[in-house]
Amino acid sequence: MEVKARAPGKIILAGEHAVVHGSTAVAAAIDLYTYVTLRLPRQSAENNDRLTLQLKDLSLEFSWSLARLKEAIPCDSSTLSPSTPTSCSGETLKSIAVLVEEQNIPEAKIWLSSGISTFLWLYTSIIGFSPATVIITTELPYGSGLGSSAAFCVALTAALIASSSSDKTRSDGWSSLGETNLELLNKWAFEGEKIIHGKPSGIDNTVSAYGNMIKFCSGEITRLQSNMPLRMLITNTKVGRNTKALVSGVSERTLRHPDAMKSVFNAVDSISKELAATIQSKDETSVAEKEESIKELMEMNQGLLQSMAVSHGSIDTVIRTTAKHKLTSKLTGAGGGGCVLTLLPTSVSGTVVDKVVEELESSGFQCFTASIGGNGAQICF
Ligand SMILES: Nc1ncnc2c1ncn2[C@@H]1O[C@H](COP(=O)(O)OP(=O)(O)O)[C@@H](O)[C@H]1O
Ligand SMILES: C[C@@](O)(CCOP(=O)(O)O)CC(=O)O
Ligand SMILES: [Mg+2]
Repeated sequence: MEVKARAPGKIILAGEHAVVHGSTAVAAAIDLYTYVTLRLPRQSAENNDRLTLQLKDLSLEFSWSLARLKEAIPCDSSTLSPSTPTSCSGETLKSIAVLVEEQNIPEAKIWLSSGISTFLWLYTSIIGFSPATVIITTELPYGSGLGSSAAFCVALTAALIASSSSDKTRSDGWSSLGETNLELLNKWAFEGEKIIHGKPSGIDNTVSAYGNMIKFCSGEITRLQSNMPLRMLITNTKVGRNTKALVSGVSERTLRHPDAMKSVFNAVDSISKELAATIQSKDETSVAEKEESIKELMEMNQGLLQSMAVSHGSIDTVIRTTAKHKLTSKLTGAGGGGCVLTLLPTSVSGTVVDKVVEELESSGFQCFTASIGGNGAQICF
């Protein structure tokens, strides 16, 4: 039996980091996906006593015997409950870390460890100790603010849930999951994100699972209907960073300066709410005026992200380069490098965009555009 699943990455238009502390944020799915193929062998097949994970883009393969997994991961089959997502305890995470270490991940790819731990946790929690080969490919850059961690958790969980569903009607193309399964999938993916992010807000897994554009605050989701064209240039600074470390840096600053940071988070909350209202507004305001307003909100949000100490010299370079052409940019995701968004107003000419891209790419950055607000998680049998 084979099932495929895919889940999109995202951009955060406003509110990253502050959303971890209860502020509102606005995010949208983008048309870059992580794909998971789950192959369950027949009982009689060879190799039906192993769990294998192939990361195709990186040409890496990890494999565990089921006996080794059962021995290391504390699990009582009577407590296996795929329909009630639970957190991975510190003790279980330690046992899983040993299983990951045994795979001797190349030093240059050691950042994958948390992803592989998450894989083992989600797999064994949702379908137990069954043999399988899981093949993963992605169109998203790893660790650059476009939510590769959430897309990975969502796509993997979608494939695992679909494989245990009773309805496996063969379909020609991608199909969405039903509401109940989406909710379950989102909860499991959040548990996975906890292993990678430490303290996630849940916005990344939610937008990856449901797609579209959403306003998100403390787990509450509002689907946004955009009433204006919204085009963003995405620039990957290629400066590597780790979301978990950046999120914990902001928490530490909050502990040191609780009152000041509360004001910062409140300001971000207002910015995200105003941004959501502007995007949705059906009043007489012209597109140019709305774009001007979004520009200012992005500028203010970037300033507040600076005050959380999550910007970076490479991000400043992108901001300065685009500002020369009267374009506004802000970091997206955890910052510290990673990706930057530049608003492309409808009035901006193709020649200006080409010039900006050329200048950014000559600084060693990589630019691309993506379609915003599309599909969430989908499966295919
Ligand atoms: N396709 C994948 N396969 C395995 N692990 C992945 C994959 N995508 C993401 N990850 C995990 O997520 C981490 C990156 O997540 P994070 O630091 O949150 O950045 P982002 O979510 O912005 O890409 C990687 O270091 C890896 O552990
Ligand atoms: C910084 C944060 O707001 C977004 C992180 O996104 P990413 O992992 O950098 O794509 C963290 C979170 O909301 O969990
Ligand atoms: Mg992430």
